[in-house]
Amino acid sequence: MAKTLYEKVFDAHVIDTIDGDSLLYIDRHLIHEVTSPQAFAGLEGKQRKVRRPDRTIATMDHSISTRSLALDACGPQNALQLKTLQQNCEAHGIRLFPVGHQKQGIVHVMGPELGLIQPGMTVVCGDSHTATHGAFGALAFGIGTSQVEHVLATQTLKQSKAKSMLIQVDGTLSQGITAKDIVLAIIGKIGHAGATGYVIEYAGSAIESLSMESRMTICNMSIEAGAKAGMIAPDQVTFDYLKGREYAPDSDFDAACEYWQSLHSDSDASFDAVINLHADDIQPQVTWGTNPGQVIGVSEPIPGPDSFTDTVEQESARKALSYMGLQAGATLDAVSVSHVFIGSCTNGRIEDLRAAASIARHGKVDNNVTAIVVPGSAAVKRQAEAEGLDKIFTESGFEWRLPGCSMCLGMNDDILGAQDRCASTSNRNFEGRQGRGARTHLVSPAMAAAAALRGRFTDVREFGESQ
Ligand SMILES: CC(C)[C@H](C(=O)O)[C@@H](O)C(=O)O
Ligand code: SF4
Repeated sequence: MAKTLYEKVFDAHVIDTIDGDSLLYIDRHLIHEVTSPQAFAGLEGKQRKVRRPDRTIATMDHSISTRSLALDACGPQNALQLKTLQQNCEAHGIRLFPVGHQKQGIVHVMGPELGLIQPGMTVVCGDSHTATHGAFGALAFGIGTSQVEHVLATQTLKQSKAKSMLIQVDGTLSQGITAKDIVLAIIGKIGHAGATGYVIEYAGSAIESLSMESRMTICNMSIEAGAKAGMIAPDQVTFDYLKGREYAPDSDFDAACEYWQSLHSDSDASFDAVINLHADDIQPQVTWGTNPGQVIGVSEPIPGPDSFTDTVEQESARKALSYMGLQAGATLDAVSVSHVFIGSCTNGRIEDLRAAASIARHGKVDNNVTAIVVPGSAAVKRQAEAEGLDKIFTESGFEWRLPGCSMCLGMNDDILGAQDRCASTSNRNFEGRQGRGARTHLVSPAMAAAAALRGRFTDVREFGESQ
């Protein structure tokens, strides 16, 4: 029977059926300090061990400072969380990349760059943006803390099969348009709950043309459309990325590639839903509201509640405009920003920093803007410094920070004040996400850098071909 990529990976991991659900074997379990403490406490309460410490990898990312390597730099609460992770990893023989370690990073940046994520794997983490890893043709999704405990104890997880959605993006991206713009345009089209109950497969010539970093940006935001996971079939781009990475297959790489090549949806496989987009039509995207589906092209007018037919959407637009302090009908290029955040598991990779630096080198950060660049991992930071990107940023007036989640959600001290307005390369623009009363606009790294220089939203294409 014809199968989708999702079905192939799912079916290959079923080890039992329980009450109509499947028990899946989990190949990789990533953990961080926020969602693991109760899971370990649960294990200890039941006197259970971690079944496969060798398949479990930990990093510190959410609660850490981006200015200091000290674990207590962001207060005793954060320090306790971080030390608890350290103790749990020591007690159970789990590899941990702590603050200051050369392999530390945001869990969804560090995992792929070490080659820990490979096509056909099942990958879980107590974190909703685990969908990122689907860029490798892995089935990767976020789980809750009780499920983290279950995976730690058994290396398995009970799952029912989701519906499948094919999102086909064909054509060629215009200059200056990035993966972030594609995924925001997708969410704009289907809505922030448009893929609820589905696993998305992204396909089409525009997706195939993307680097692994860009594919990760797309899959990362699947959850922002409500999807359980997002996947992209592995191809030569994937194999080239993996070759030579620390945890990738070594002498058996060719044999692995042979299997990986079978991981694509069969041509006659059927999907429960199919969505088509044309890459050529995609403009630089900026969110205007308080969910990622409330997004427009930078030169489009901000919609008013009346432009929606659905009454729930009308009300949501009304609330969003009020929270965001915006007028329907205005264009975002008239809106000034106070802050710019470049980083996160969506856009904190080397390619993102290169794109932002290519704009930053055109001038200075506006006097009314505070702009920070937070590499997604220690490896990204090293690479950026080797390329001199840090110098470009600091000379332009950006702050160059230590790797971590940072202002994406402000679990450390990188928090915005009420009514601060931030052009952010992260993935969530909910009320209060970056600080109580703060206003978040999601954009690509180049668009964020352009906003930093001009002090307001600007079409990045104004910077011309030189970027
Ligand atoms: C802290 C963690 C549980 C959370 C998530 O699951 O996504 C965080 O990473 C986020 O982005 O909001
Ligand atoms: S960078 Fe943001 S979205 Fe990603 S894991 Fe950290 S807090 Fe979550």
